[in-house]
Amino acid sequence: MRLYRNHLQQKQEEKKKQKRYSAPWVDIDSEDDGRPRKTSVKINGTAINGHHKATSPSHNESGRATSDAPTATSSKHAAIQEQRLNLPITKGKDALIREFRENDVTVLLGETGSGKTTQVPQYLLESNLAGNDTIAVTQPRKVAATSLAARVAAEQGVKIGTLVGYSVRFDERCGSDTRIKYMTDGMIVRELMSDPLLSKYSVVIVDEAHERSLRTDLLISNLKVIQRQRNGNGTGENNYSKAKGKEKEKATNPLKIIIMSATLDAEKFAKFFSGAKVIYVQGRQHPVTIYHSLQSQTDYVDSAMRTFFQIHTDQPPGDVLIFLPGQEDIEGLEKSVELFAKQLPQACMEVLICTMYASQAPGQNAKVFNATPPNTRKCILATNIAETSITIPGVKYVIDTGKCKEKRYLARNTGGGFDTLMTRDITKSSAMQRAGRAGREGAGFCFRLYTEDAFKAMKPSAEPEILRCGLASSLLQLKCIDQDLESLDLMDEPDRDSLISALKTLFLLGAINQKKELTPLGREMAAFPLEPVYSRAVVASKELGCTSEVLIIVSVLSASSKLFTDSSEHRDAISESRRKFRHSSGDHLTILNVYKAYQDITKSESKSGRKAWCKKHFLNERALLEAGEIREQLVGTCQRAGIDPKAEGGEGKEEEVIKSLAHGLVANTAFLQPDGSYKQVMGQSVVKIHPSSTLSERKTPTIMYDELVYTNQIYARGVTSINKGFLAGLGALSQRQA
Ligand SMILES: Nc1ncnc2c1ncn2[C@@H]1O[C@H](COP(=O)(O)OP(=O)(O)OP(=O)(O)O)[C@@H](O)[C@H]1O
Repeated sequence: MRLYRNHLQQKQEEKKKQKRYSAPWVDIDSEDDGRPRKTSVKINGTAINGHHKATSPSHNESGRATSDAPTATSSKHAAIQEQRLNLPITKGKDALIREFRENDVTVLLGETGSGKTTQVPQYLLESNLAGNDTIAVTQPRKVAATSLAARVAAEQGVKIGTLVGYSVRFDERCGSDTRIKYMTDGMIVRELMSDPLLSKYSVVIVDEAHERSLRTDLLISNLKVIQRQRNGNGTGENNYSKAKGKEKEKATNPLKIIIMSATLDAEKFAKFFSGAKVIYVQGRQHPVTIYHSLQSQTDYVDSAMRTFFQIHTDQPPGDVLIFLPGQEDIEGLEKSVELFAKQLPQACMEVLICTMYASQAPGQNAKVFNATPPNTRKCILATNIAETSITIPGVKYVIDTGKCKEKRYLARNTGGGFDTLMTRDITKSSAMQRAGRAGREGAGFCFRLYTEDAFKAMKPSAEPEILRCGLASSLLQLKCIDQDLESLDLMDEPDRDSLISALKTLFLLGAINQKKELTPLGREMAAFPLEPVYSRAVVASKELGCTSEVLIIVSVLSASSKLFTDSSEHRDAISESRRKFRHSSGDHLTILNVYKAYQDITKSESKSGRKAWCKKHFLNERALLEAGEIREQLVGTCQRAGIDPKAEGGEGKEEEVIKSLAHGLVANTAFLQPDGSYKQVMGQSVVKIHPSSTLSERKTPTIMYDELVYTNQIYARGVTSINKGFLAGLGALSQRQA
């Protein structure tokens, strides 16, 4: 018995007998004949036909040395160049360069896959529009920044980290000769602290601006002011009037800003930049045929599985990319696909499952870019981290569940406030971006597990992050460059409650004073690429002489994957194996014990031995490896900040480590109530200790925690027992009364 309906076959039959049957999928794109569409570049409503004869990028127009290019052009390199020449944007290259030359700010809209992200920086370089400076291309996500840098380096025929590089949190591959730098928006905002005029960049390209991440909004706001300052057409006072002397002299080179996306509200951006030029790149290299389901699908995971196997058994080779809201759904679907794939007839191709989500180690996410083995179909299960910018070679089919997880900050009545992560329907913009991941190397197909009416009813785009996320970390960074969220010229003003909550957190940490001014402690904290609560802990560990231990703990907590693996099937075994690492005070020192045990193992065991040890103890080795790398970086920051990273409390000094952490987590504390629940010291919420905590079965009078998570109720995660007297000394109790 078939487990799934043959949608594609039914659709073809329906085409033949149009009025007699209703197709399960509705085709909204009539160009499903596999022929490429015509291309033209439309500038302010006028279509400009491409007369450009593209040249090989290794021979640049500026005559700059291209010693990085390979001496003998390999066939792979030639194929890449051929591919470049066929991109829709190529025909408009000359027109685009002209527009970039003439305009300080350009808003560039072009269909997904038209070539914006990979080609525009190269055009700027080749036409010498960047002078001797660097071109920054910002991305909202790490995986996009690293994979795009790799692609463009390959197109230029150079090694990554030379002419083309990237910079993401805890990882950088750039050199003094880097001219095209793909970076996360967070990294460039951080650079404002050391270089308020971003003087080493002559062009900043803000890509995927439609996502309106908090950092993108902060960057855009800053770019507007910086440009006025650098291009000399500004009037009146601005935040950069304080950039004096050498800094100002250094930054005499003018700045060009390019805002790019396939799906943004161009008018809003153009208006923000006082009438910036808007350019449309029309055309898509390959068509994507879109199908909507006829009925709404309540169980989207099951529907995704059925659609996958339908494609797998009926359709020509080509990898499948499935968009799901989060890690849990990904793991659930992974198991189902694995199970059913085993039952397929032998004649079927193999199924290779790859997963992609933010909390998975970068190396693991990068595996999706590996070539698909022969006679195999890759089934890629991803969250929206694969939604924009990236090209996953081999993907021909996209399955879109129409769901995503959205972070939302609850500031009201919650003391320090907390982030919630809820599953919700995606927006039209996301749906279009998701479909755009197919059809990048050839004709593609997108199966939407929602009806056409549901698509039409979707909101055009997501609410900007500045209106729904915690602001403490960004606010601290802004304070370091004499800026404030309240006085910045922003595209959208942040929510008042979130702003107050962020100010309260920073005040409590000692990062700002009562006049909301940055304190020396705040400046010290901002040097660390960490959440303020953890940078405060590191700074506190200096006095308490236990920086080594604190660095380990905050590194593990800052890693993108979880240290402890969880599985309801093996709950007893997990609990048993973790017993030996458990520290009576709670989760933070338990983490330290695990890390130290792993360090001991690495001295005696081979790679496979270490892997087996982690498996036996239900630990995620990727998290430990990543934490090791983060720790290395933090050691460097400590040395620059005059903090001895090796200072070790050692045995009997565990209390000092807890105290250091409590300096940071002071707002994340709660008292035991008679009914066994906990009441926040700084807010009104009643919370429970998360079942994964080592303290879940013990009632301790006062706790501090890393975060609150909201599922069916509010849980405190990453919990440690803390002395109430010490808490009072930190001022948390007086704050409660204030
Ligand atoms: N890593 C890669 N491997 C193979 N082809 C690639 C790769 N990266 C890009 N390409 C090719 O270059 C084309 C253009 O990619 P690019 O990212 O520049 O488009 P874009 O217009 O920025 O798309 P989007 O709006 O989706 O980010 C892709 O459609 C694909 O054909």
